[in-house]
Amino acid sequence: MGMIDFKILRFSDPDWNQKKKALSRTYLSSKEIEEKVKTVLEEVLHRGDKAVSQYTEQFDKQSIEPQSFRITKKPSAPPKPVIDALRWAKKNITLFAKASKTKNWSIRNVEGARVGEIYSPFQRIGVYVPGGTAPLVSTALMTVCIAKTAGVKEIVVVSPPPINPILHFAIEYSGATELYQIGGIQAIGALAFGTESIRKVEKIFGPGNAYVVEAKRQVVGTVAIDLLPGPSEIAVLASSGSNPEFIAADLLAQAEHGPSSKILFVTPDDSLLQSVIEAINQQLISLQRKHILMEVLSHHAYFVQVASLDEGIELIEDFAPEHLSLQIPSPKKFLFRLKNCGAIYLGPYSAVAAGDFLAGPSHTLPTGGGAKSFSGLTLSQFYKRTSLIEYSKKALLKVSPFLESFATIESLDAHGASIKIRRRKK
Ligand SMILES: NC(=O)c1ccc[n+]([C@@H]2O[C@H](COP(=O)([O-])OP(=O)(O)OC[C@H]3O[C@@H](n4cnc5c(N)ncnc54)[C@H](O)[C@@H]3O)[C@@H](O)[C@H]2O)c1
Ligand SMILES: [Zn+2]
Repeated sequence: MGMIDFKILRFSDPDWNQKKKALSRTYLSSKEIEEKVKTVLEEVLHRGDKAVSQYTEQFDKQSIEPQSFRITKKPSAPPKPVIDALRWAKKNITLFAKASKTKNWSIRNVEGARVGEIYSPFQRIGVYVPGGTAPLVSTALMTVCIAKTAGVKEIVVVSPPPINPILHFAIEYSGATELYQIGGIQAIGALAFGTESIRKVEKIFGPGNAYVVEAKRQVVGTVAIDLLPGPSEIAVLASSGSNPEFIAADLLAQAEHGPSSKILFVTPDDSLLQSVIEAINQQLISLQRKHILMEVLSHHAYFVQVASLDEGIELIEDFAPEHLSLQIPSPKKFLFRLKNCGAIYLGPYSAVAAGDFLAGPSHTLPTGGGAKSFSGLTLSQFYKRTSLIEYSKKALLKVSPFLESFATIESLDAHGASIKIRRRKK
């Protein structure tokens, strides 16, 4: 193949510090997308179903009447090997979700009052399952199964039309209670504001392209959202002796998600860097999504030779990847320094694809540098938390001088009176 102009950066380059800085990322939406999203959301808010229908025609090239948004027909069962794979994934995802469950708790505070927290699942949530370039059955499992495990009653899934039959099956199999064949900005608008045919939800979950992610960002406040999971990406940090073919394969695997995916390879070993590039050229020949891979490899792929593993770790922390594959001896020793990664894969056999499809943790992860502030999707995000406070007379009396002092300082005499009235009660 050889026509790709790979971006190779080295610590020995004269403008190395500049180049290194360019790999440090900050999430910022584009003006153009921002304005388009705003217009579409306003239309959905004011014109409801009619606007959703119109934009589905415009962006998805599908003519669907509002009464047909909802899919009520039962999906037909896919072949047994597919069901077996879905079942395996569902088991792992559910196991992981259950293990991460936060329990209601309480303690006695200093004066002996009981304080604690209770968690209750959201009643009605929306899940966006992308559908643009591939039927992401794993995304259905990795969001909906967790909502189900949390005990969410109404799990509303939206996905762009036409919905692939196996995806349809996977969405139901995961536990969705309503399914609508709408996608993009208009689907996020419908979930956030509600329309004549779709009741609004309390929180929106799930990944999507740049339009979907920006739409989620703009509806925050009207609804809650999980995080901003955009185009998939990977960083691999490797030292001498690692398998270049495994590394090339993992880089290509995340690159094939879409033309905006990003890949980063970091190593102190120049000959490993060369062999990884060779292996990519080799493996590329037999892969199907060549146009996407070529786009990513030419524009969003960085091959970086660092002076040391330490420098490599700093660089990875600045990049804040969605997935990090650690191909170094004793990778666990380095974990305490890696805080900005959505998910970390340890050692040569932790193929990132295993985590994408079925390992257990949700593959819905922060991208575009978002991992500096956000974490991946977990069970806890399907709950609301309520704090509880319970005083006895004795406990209240103990702190009443302090309470009355606060009331005086903040000039809130009714607050003070509400304590005094209890203090005086015989
Ligand atoms: N980070 C994660 O955890 C994670 C997980 C799975 C998928 N993903 C990412 O999700 C993305 C899925 O993207 P996709 O495009 O395949 O599916 P998508 O469903 O997110 O986007 C398709 C929709 O976008 C809208 N759209 C397309 N072009 C538009 C335009 N020009 N103007 C307005 N709207 C437009 C259409 O309505 C269409 O239905 C990929 O980038 C993938 O990497 C991320
Ligand atoms: Zn992937």
